[in-house]
Amino acid sequence: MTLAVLGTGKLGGAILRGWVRAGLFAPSEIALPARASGRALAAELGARVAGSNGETVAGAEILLLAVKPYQLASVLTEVRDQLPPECLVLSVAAGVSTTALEAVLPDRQPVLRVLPNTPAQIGAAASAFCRGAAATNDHAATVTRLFSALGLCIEVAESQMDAVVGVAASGVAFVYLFLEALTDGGVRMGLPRAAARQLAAQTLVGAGQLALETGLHPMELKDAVTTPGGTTMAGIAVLESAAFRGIVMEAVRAATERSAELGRPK
Ligand SMILES: NC(=O)C1=CN([C@@H]2O[C@H](COP(=O)(O)OP(=O)(O)OC[C@H]3O[C@@H](n4cnc5c(N)ncnc54)[C@H](O)[C@@H]3O)[C@@H](O)[C@H]2O)C=CC1
Ligand SMILES: O=C(O)[C@@H]1CCC=N1
Repeated sequence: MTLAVLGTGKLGGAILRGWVRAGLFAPSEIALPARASGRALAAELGARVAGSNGETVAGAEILLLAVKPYQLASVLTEVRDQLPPECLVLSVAAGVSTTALEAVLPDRQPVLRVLPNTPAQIGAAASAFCRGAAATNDHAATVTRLFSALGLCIEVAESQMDAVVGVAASGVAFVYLFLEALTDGGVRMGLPRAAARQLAAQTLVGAGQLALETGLHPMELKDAVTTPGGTTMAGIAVLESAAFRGIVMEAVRAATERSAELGRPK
């Protein structure tokens, strides 16, 4: 499959590195635009620098759009005449609906939205996608195959995509704040920084993996480490006195609402 990528920044780069690493696209099948970030990624991966955005999408079977939400309409307008009618358009922009994308594309262009997160580059993303009006089951199967190679990939209703941003796409940054805090807590209590960081990161990975693999409710997993009168409950009482869960839920709400805002016309 030939792939064109417009938007070769943090997320576009993470996805592309993940796909090349998983062997889904040979570097020779990937066309990137001749802008600084495109050239740098092409040099790193051995991909082709195509030239203008229009030249980049010409002949593509899949177009990955990873520019900022406010840039999407103008980039699509710029390339719509060179875009092959069968090309599957995948947008990862937060907030921008399939209807808004379809409005600037030729009729019946297959469009899907996907929201991955940056662990895509090591095959550990949490992604969700939804379909536009002309997307078929085959298109959905292609997206599932591409993004399952980068980690977990599920389909959701388009109305739920902003919440996916809150939980997973932005959520990954919330987890990094927690990781930093857990690490600093360890350093504060006398652990060397490198040891504290390794222990904290593996604790997050292990906790998530255990929840996924057992399917147990987080409270059951929490109860299994909570000895009556013990250490864990001493710490949980501190977190709860600062409404830890409430504040995390508010962060998810803020990110979800911001995603919806980004998609609204100015
Ligand atoms: N960073 C993340 O973790 C996530 C980002 N997203 C979405 O992914 C998209 C990209 O976000 P980031 O990678 O963080 O941004 P970024 O700023 O790192 O990348 C944007 C890229 O677009 C390129 N670009 C700008 N104007 C262009 C044009 N006219 N033609 C071609 N390329 C152009 C820039 O050179 C840059 O490389 C956004 O729409 C964001 O909502 C979605 C989920 C997670
Ligand atoms: O912060 C942002 O707007 C982008 C979208 C989701 C993650 N990063």
